[in-house]
Amino acid sequence: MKITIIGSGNMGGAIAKGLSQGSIFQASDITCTAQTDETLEKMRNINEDFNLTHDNITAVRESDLVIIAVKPWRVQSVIEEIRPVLQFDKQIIISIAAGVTFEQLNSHLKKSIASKVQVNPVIFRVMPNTAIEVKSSLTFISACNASEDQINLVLSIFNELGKAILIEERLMEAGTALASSGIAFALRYIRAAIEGGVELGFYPKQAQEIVVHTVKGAIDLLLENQSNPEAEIDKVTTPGGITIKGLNEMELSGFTSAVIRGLKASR
Ligand SMILES: NC(=O)C1=CN([C@@H]2O[C@H](COP(=O)(O)OP(=O)(O)OC[C@H]3O[C@@H](n4cnc5c(N)ncnc54)[C@H](OP(=O)(O)O)[C@@H]3O)[C@@H](O)[C@H]2O)C=CC1
Ligand SMILES: O=C(O)[C@@H]1CCC=N1
Repeated sequence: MKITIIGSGNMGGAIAKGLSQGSIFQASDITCTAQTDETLEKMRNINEDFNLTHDNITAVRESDLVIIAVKPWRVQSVIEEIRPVLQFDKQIIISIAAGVTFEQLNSHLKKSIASKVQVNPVIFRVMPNTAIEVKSSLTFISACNASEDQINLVLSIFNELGKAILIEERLMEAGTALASSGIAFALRYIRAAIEGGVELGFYPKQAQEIVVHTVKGAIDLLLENQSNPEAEIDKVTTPGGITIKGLNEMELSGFTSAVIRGLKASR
């Protein structure tokens, strides 16, 4: 099975790297495209067996799966470029572009190709986060015109890069805010805690080590105990103790409300 990734930037490059280390594709099954030589050189340094080209059309021609991983405003022009060689009856088209809907993808794909309009393209919207670079992405997947086997294939591809969850398209924007932008939100908490740690007397490097391991401990508790955050918080908050004082002060400054407002603004 061959796969082409159009756009080998942060996300496309990380997907190619992760897949080359997995069980479904060899590096030689993966073709990566980009605009610049620098980006293709970066990919060559990751794995010299990748097929690397600036030519999207040739790259798409021989592929079973095509991942479109360019910025959202470039999706239409890329589709217009590759449309003449796409084979809707054989190929799976995957877009990772945030906010680009199935309706828009279908309209770009089907535009002015009368003979192909008979066959509906199999399209997936896939929404990873940057932790895909370390194979720890929470990735949402929505399917359009796909069979169960095709859905299982795409799920298994992205399960090699973390955890993939199938959702209805109507939840894609919410999922993007919660999990893709969510990486930035989690990191902003970590940064804030590090700054607080420095104010409390730790050197920045030490504060970062402490905060990162503390957050990892919180996550391990939730994952291993399969528990609810509030149940784990209850174990920390001694009545009349220091933790509840800290939590209440954070809430007075609008912590929970700030997170919810941020998530809603990100949709
Ligand atoms: N960053 C994130 O956290 C997330 C991003 N996404 C989505 O992923 C997509 C890519 O984002 P990201 O990886 O961050 O962006 P980048 O800018 O890092 O990567 C885009 C890549 O596209 C390449 N490119 C641009 N035009 C073309 C073209 N015509 N043909 C071939 N390649 C081209 C660029 O090449 P060159 O480097 O040579 O200029 C670049 O490598 C976006 O649509 C975004 O919405 C989804 C979830 C999370
Ligand atoms: O900020 C953005 O628009 C992209 C999509 C989700 C993460 N980054």
